Amino acid sequence: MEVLKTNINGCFEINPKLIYDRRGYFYESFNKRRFQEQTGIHVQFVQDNQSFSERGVLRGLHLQKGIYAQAKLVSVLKGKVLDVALDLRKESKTFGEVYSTILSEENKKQLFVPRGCAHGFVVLSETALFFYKCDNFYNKDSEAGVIYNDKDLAIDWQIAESELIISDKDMVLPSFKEYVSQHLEVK
Ligand SMILES: Cc1cn([C@H]2C[C@H](O)[C@@H](COP(=O)(O)OP(=O)(O)O[C@H]3O[C@H](C)C(=O)[C@H](O)[C@H]3O)O2)c(=O)[nH]c1=O
Repeated sequence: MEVLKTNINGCFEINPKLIYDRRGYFYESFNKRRFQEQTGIHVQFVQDNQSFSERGVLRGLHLQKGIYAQAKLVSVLKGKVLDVALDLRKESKTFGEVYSTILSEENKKQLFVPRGCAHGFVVLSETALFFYKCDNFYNKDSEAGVIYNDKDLAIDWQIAESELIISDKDMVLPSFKEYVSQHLEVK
């Protein structure tokens, strides 16, 4: 597999190696030893998630905080999404950096999102089946996030605002600045 660094420390794009034969193809979608060799990260995934969404559905930007912080290895089994990571680690040299990339059934690309980063995606195909591995369990009380259309981040979601389908919960997420003052500044 090919591992590419991004502008966010510890966030990697992964291009798995497909093995073709006359029947089709095979690839190891995750190999702990190879992942650690090529990223230097020892990860212990404990939960797999899948979500199915129609075009225009935007989920995020979410993270879990504190002891329930999650690193994620995200991928698309069917369809195409624009996937986004945001570094919310106050001590990180890449704090506030945004990385976005297309994940699709065709490109098989994966994104490793480290703990402390918010994550989200918008569906660009008719539908998308999203699959991701997490290294910590879901903990509803630890959930937090930043609103998708934060003015300072100015993320280009590559889709018309009129097409977006967003949960009520995500529509009231704080701005980046509000997140910082609510969660990262010493009171
Ligand atoms: C995340 C999660 C949710 N749920 C339940 C809670 C709700 O009853 C239902 C939908 O949850 P939610 O609206 O938070 O789902 P998403 O909007 O897809 O959330 C995810 O969206 C972005 C893209 C992420 O990276 C996170 O993993 C996650 O926050 O599933 C669970 O039972 N376990 C879980 O791990």
